[in-house]
Amino acid sequence: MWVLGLPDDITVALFDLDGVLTDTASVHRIAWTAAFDDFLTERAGGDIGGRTDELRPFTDQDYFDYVDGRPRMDGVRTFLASRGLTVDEATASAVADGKNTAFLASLERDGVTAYPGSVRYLHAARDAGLHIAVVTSSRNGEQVLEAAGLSEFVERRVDGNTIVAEQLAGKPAPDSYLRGAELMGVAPAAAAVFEDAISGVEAGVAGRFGYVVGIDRVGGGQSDAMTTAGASIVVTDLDELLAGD
Ligand SMILES: O=P(O)(O)OC[C@H]1O[C@@H](O)[C@H](O)[C@@H](O)[C@@H]1O
Repeated sequence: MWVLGLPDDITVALFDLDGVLTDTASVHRIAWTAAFDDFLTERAGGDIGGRTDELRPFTDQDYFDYVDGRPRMDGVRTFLASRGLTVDEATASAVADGKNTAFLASLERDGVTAYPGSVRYLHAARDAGLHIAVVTSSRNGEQVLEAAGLSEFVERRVDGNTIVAEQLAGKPAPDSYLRGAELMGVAPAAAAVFEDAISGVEAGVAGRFGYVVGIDRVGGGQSDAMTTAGASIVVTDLDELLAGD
């Protein structure tokens, strides 16, 4: 028997936040694009026309491949390493700070919207007795949950601050999800992971979670990439999981 599109031995749902419950994945992507493009342009001496290949502008694909789902500083390091660029710690931190300033300005200006299908799924999950936690790499997780009006659903939260404080390895390592399962008092096999980032699907698979739901919000090759990464199922909205109930 399956409940809410999940095998019925699943008792805990571990949701990623940005792009799974709230429409903030694109807000992160746009803030990262501004911060990295500022860095790349400065590194090119302000000469946009004549810049060398490793200083070409940051693309959406760069975001999906090297930044999406990872803790802030891991995103900086992984992207710069992909271009073969080395920087000192102060420069890396300045890029990360620039991104966070742009992200917070956008939150302040536009607010946060929860996906209606995700809100329906949270209600259905709670009604069905499933226990709910959020596992996000973002240090702004609490603020985003509050702004979206979703805090009431969340029994435990592992976020970017937890990752720093407890020195957990970030996604694609499974550690943040394993910590979430531990806080909820279950083995990974009894928990489902819900992710929109390839790094997050990889984390769910690496942690041997009972079910890994990929949510493809971007199209293109994302769904295939999630399947290749080992997602149990890929949907475009959590609503689809309610269809059979
Ligand atoms: O910079 P923050 O808010 O701590 O977020 C870290 C990361 O959090 C993840 O949830 C996002 O997918 C990433 O894009 C983001 O970079």
